[in-house]
Order: sequence, then C-alpha cells, then structure tokens
Amino acid sequence: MNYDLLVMKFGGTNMQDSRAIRHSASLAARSIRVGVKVVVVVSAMAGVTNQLLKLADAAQSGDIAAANDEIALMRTRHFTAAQELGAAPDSVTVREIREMHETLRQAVYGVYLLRELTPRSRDLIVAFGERLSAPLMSLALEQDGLRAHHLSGGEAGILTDSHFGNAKPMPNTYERVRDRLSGLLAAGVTPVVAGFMGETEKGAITTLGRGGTDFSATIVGKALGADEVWAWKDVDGVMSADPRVVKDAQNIEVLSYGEVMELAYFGAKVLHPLAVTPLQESGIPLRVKSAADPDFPGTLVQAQPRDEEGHPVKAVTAIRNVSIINVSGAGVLGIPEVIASVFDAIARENVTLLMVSQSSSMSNVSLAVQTVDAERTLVALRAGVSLELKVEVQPGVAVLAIVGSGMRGQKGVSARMFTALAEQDVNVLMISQGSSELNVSVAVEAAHVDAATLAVHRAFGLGTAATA
Ligand SMILES: Nc1ncnc2c1ncn2[C@@H]1O[C@H](COP(=O)(O)OP(=O)(O)O)[C@@H](O)[C@H]1O
Ligand SMILES: N[C@@H](CC(=O)OP(=O)(O)O)C(=O)O
Repeated sequence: MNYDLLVMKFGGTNMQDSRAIRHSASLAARSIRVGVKVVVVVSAMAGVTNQLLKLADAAQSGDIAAANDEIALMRTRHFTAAQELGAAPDSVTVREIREMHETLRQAVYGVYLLRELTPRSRDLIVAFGERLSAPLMSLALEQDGLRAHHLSGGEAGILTDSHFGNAKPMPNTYERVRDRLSGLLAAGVTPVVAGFMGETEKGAITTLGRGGTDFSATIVGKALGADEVWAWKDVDGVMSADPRVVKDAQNIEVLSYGEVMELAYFGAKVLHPLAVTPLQESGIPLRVKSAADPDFPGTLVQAQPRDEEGHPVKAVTAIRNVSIINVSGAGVLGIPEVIASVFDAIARENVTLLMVSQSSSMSNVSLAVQTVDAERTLVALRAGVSLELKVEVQPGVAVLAIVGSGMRGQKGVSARMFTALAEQDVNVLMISQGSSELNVSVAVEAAHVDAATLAVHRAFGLGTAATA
C-alpha cells in the first residue's frame, strides 16, 4: 500500500538503549526514504517511568539522598545513550538533557521540602521520562541523515483536562496538533513527539495513564488524518494471550476497535485501553508491529471484526492484583436508595469497577476492583452506606476474560470456559458477561490465574500447538 502519512509509536523496549533507538529510527527512516511523511511518538526508556515514580515517592517520604541517587543513575543512562548516538559533550542534545535533569532535580527537591506529592507534581516528574527520550530519537534520525524536531506533548498541541494521572484530550486538541505539526511535515522535518503527556489550558503537565504513549500516537493520528498508526512492539502483534504466560500464544491478524478495547481493559498490557478511541470515528486503522520483524504484518486493528467459523474466542487475558469487595445485608440491599448509595460512594472515589454482580436474593453485591483501589473503596463504602450493611474485602484475586466478537449469539462458549476451569480445579468467585457479548469474565484466586489462562487458551484451540 502507498502511504502518504504514518504515525509511528515506539515503546519503552524500543527506546531502551542507543542500539534500540538507532534501530527504531531506522524503522521510521525506511518509510521516510520512500516519500512517506512520518510523525514519531516515543515512550520513556524502559524502566524510567517506574524509576521516576519511585524517586518521587522517596522524596515525599524524606529520603532525598535516595531520590538523587536515582536521578544520577538516570542521567548517566541518558548521557550514555546520547554519546553512543554520536552527540558531542557540548552538543545541543547533551545540554538539553543536562538542563532537563536539573529541572527534574529541582522539582523533586520541592516535593522533598513539602513532603507532599500531589497528582499534579507526580505528573510533572513522571513526564520527564518521555521528555528525555524524545531528543535521543531526534538525534538518531539526524544521524540517519534526516531532519527531525522534538516536541513535548504540550508543544505538539496535546491539550488535556486536569485529571492528573489519567488525563483525557480536550476536543480542540486535534486542531492544535494539526496546526503545530503540519508546518514541520510540509518542510520535510520529522516531528518527534514525547508520548504519554499533554498539558492543561494553563500549561500544567498531565499524563494520559500508564501505557499512554499508544494514546498519544492515536491522538496525533486522528489530528493529522494519518493513513495508519503503527505501534512498534517487542511482540509480533496482539497475541491470543500474554506470550510471557502462554508460550504458544499466536498473533491475531485482525481485531476490531471494540475487541482491542476489551482486551486492553481486561489486562492485555500490549495497548492502552483508550488508544483506539480517537480512531473510531474516522476509521483510521492501527497496526501493532514487531520491531524485530518489520516485514511481518502484525495485527491490524480496524472498525470491522474478522470472525472465523468455529472460533468464537480470539484471546484470553487476565488482570492480576484484584480484590473483591462484598457488600451484604439481608433485606436492605433490595431498596433502590441503598444500592444507589453503594455506587455513589464508588463514583465519588473515581474507582474503576472491573466486575459487578448482585445475588438474586438481593442480600449481596460483589465488586471487583484493582487491589490498589481496594482500601479507599472500602473506606468510602463504610462512610457512605447504611450502617446495616456489612462491607468486607477479599484480596488475592485475578480476573480472567475471554474476548472475541464471534461469541455473539453463540451457545456453549461460557460452558467451554467453565469446563476448562473445572478440569483445572479452579474455583470461580464471580462471573460477568457484557451485553455486547464481546467478553465473558470470571474472578478466580490469583494463585490459579496462570494455570487457568493456559487451560482456557487450550480449550478454545488458540495456541500454535492446537492448530499445528
Ligand atoms: N495479548 C497480548 N499480546 C501481546 N502482548 C501482550 C499481550 N498481553 C500482554 N502482553 C505484553 O505486552 C508487552 C508489550 O507491551 P508494552 O511493553 O507496553 O509495549 P511497549 O512498551 O513496547 O509499547 C509484551 O511484551 C507482552 O508481554
Ligand atoms: N512510559 C509510560 C508510557 C508508555 O506508554 O510506556 P510504554 O510504551 O513503554 O508502555 C509508561 O510506562 O506507562
């Protein structure tokens, strides 16, 4: 296919050191050399986001020495990469990286002085990962003989709400991105955008949620009306299960936007859950591609699903670190106001509910939430609902989901899943099926999640072993 404009996203693994960055730049250069305009969107070097979160926590708890040690390690890593990519010690890139580390150090010192880490200051600190890797990608493209210019998310026009840590693009983002990037592209310059981040109307830095660089790339893709958005990964594409858990997981050739959203929501770390949302209206395809095997087609994500007769399920995914919160109280829960107070309390805390189920006797409601959210959900419920209700938490749970549009109207799919789980002696704690019939999810004990994933993957004939 002849492309005019592509957006290419490179994740942490593809930015992890100078060798990976050089290779990623060469993948963009392959297309640019044949006349395709490319916008590159980059993540932080692998591990840097976690390091930034850790050092911010250290500063907040008063351990500024530990925070500074981490900053020093990060600085060495970025300088080494710049040097290996050919930057001279007095070059603009090295100076820029030095200045950014200095600003980071000051921001972290502020957190230490105040012993306060707000979602706003955490975003400012954590976005340095992407701001620091963008100049490295520009450098690599320039070393490849191309013209490049790097920009922060805000400079690229990504304007968000002030939901720090999980910000969403504002409607006028798309126009702004077009304004900021079209001129560069027309002048033959490749824009390199720092992913994962945007800024509010007032210029405060925000982040789009973990894994948010995929989302940045699709925002840019929509803004520019790109032919496709390519997310380069360290896997072949979106697979039938996490390849770290299921060795014979297979690449899925085509998925619909809806299927990919379900997969990401239910734990497939390969894409950000909202990544496809900017593409839905325009129908721009997203391709997940292997950086190690660039000619392999990977996974095409588009509006229409592609279903194969006899294969209703396309993938199995799992969310680990889940807790179930049980709300019980015979008689009281049947009263609509009481149920409303349960959901009101949760909505106020902005907690994502992974699963909800209510017993038909109306004596019990079970809610599955991420374990990180369990404590505040519990506190909110105990404070916000009738004293007659008992609220208890059960940690150590995982949610397993099967996804595929071919399940719609098919009988026996859940039965197959439950048989596979029963044969593995896995106890099912909760069950839920969305009315869209794109997924069936179950809560199981966390200790059984890998065995359960393998068994369900096998039961639906998803592995290479099954198709060989
Ligand atoms: N269904 C799946 N298909 C592909 N990869 C998956 C799936 N589930 C989990 N993963 C994991 O997601 C990783 C890729 O996502 P991520 O590391 O965020 O990519 P990147 O940082 O390169 O953008 C893979 O290494 C793989 O272990
Ligand atoms: N660096 C951010 C954003 C991101 O998208 O990273 P990656 O593409 O490496 O998953 C994170 O770790 O969440």
